[in-house]
Amino acid sequence: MFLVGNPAVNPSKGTARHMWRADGAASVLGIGTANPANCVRQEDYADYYFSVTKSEHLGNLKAKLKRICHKSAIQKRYFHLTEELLNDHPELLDRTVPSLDARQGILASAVPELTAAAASKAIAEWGRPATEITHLVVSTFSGAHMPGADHRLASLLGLRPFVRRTMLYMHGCSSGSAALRMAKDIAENNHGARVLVACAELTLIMFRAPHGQANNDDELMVMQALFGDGAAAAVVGADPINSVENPDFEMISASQTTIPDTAHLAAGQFRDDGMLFHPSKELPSLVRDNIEHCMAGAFAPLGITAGGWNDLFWAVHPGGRPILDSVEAGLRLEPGKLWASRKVLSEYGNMSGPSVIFVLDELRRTLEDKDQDQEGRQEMGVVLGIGPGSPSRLWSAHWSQVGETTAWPHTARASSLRAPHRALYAHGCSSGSAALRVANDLDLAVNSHGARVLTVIPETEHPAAGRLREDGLLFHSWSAVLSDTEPENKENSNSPWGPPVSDPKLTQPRRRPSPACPYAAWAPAAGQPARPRIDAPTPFRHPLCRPAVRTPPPPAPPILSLARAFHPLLSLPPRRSPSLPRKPRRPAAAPPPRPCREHRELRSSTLVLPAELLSSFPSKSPAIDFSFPASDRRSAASPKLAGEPRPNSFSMQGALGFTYLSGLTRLAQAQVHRWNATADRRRSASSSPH
Ligand SMILES: CC(C)(COP(=O)(O)OP(=O)(O)OC[C@H]1O[C@@H](n2cnc3c(N)ncnc32)[C@H](O)[C@@H]1OP(=O)(O)O)[C@@H](O)C(=O)NCCC(=O)NCCSC(=O)/C=C/c1ccc(O)cc1
Repeated sequence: MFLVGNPAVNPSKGTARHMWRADGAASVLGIGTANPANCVRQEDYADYYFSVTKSEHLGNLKAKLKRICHKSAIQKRYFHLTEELLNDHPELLDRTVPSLDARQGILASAVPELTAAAASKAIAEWGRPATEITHLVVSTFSGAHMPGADHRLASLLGLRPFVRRTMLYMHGCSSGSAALRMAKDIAENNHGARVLVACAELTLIMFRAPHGQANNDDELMVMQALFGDGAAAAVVGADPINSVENPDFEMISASQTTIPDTAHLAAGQFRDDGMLFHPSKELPSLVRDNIEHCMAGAFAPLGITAGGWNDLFWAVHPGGRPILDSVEAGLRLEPGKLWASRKVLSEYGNMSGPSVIFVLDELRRTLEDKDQDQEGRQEMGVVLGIGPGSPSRLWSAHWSQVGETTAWPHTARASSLRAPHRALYAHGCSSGSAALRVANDLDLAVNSHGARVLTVIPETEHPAAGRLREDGLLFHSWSAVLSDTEPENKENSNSPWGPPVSDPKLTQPRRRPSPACPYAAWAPAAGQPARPRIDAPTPFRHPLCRPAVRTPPPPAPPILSLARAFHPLLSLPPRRSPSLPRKPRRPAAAPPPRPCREHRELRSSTLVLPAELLSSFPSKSPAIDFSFPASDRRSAASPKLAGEPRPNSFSMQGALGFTYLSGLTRLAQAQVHRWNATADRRRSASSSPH
């Protein structure tokens, strides 16, 4: 659900945002980690790998894997994959048949379950109930499902249905620090927010048997020797409650730096036999040659200059021994500065995103010990993620992320942000509203002076809608709901979302008549299953789709046009015709569509909420953004400043975006129904003659 306002008539935004922001910087309030049970010692790994892949005959390759394992500085690693699982899924080893489906099937439950194990530890340490988590940021490249691992995790942990979920996919080894960076922005921008960050990676997505030809298997041997399975979670929030919450690290500043023309150096891609990662031999030298420059740029606004690196503590992503050596050399760090990263690499291997949270977990124990000794305490430190560029095509192919830095002092506060990017996948039809919500939650325009947020939702960049399979995207039983057309029309379409809106088929009469109220189709009839099935093709119409026959276009504010251009399903006024003269301000409002009374809340709506309901909300509901109408602006903005009680009612205005593929939507919908019913009752009671 996302509310938009017209800045021409709702200029109170700045005051309201100021009220809703946290006072202090975000802190890490709890950390938890988890690994699968199957542990393999690195010295045994080559024997184990060639035995389970039935490749014992490849003696030279096995000798190479032994050499690489020996040089990896890894002692042991944990794996979800076991011999039994491989026996049950022989396709995982057979390179002649696709295996993505099998991998996806296992990961659909394994990833959220391992993540839940880590997250429940983080929540227990945080000390407050899971229901008080307001935001969830989950990051993984181990599988791509819709709903994603975040949805299942929320259910496993018993989070509230209104928790704001965001999935980060394909951030590779920098995903842990990227998720923390996002959590910091959310926590600082939303008063009282408590963000659960959860990352998990299982090497099952990239495990495969050797080809048998040494040249083809070089990269495979490095992957097999390097990566391990793990999950890590952290609770992040600002303004900790003294008696309950115990912050470990305060997050001062977050930034991201990309090195141009390096997209090929740490690239990964989904294939029909799982994820393939290309670890370039140039990566260590790239890190060594660029790390100081990246750090200097990120830390200059904080007054930390090159040469002071040894005064900081370091949590560097343990990407591999040469990577850590390169960071050490590039920054001229004293030996031992990266001990925590080296320890995590040794104990677990490279777990990609979760690794950096494991490193923080190690570091904080030592910092606590040193605090007790009152010796050698370093006030400020750096979390450094090193990872691949964003998936090509979503962002310019010429840019690759190499550094992701976060500073973690215990005291000072500052803010800097440099061109960070986030890739959200598998949010399905709600991706437009999700991306806009993220931009709103992060409110970079407020958090970072001069920042401008680019929200990009290109349809063709969705690798996962329903589930990413060997044969492409699979919409599950939701297809009928998602499409504005009959299912068979979709088959002729090049786009996973069905034919474009301009398709002449859409202007022709539908084969079956729509119900009188187009929104009625969405509400399940009595005795019907809640989710319509594709094999029972009721003529569903996406409630937020614009009608096929368009009304004459009224002018729309630029922000709406922009949002609408990015998300064709967003219910916004139709596009301005280029032939119409542009009016400078206060465009005439488009007449809203008239859904029947029962379903009116499914469209843009203004709901007046009674004071009793409002008093049961947190100061900012995780489900709803309130925008104040101009008439209420003063009364809404002033009470907090004056210490007076909240106003009696808010108006919610704007388009409602629904997370169709989440069962939670129905709960949200039911809640809106209840609010409406209560409001109706109250209105009719107050208007009835005494
Ligand atoms: C343990 C290694 C593999 C070897 O140690 P070394 O000190 O370099 O030793 P050598 O130079 O003697 O190399 C040993 C052998 O390994 C081979 N090798 C050495 N790097 C290579 C090489 N990148 N290729 C292919 N053969 C090689 C090398 O050719 C040599 O082969 P041989 O002469 O036959 O023994 C070491 O190089 C190492 O840890 N490398 C991995 C570093 C690395 O790229 N880490 C990833 C960091 S970034 C990250 O984590 C991103 C994750 C990600 C995840 C998912 C995604 O989708 C996207 C991204």
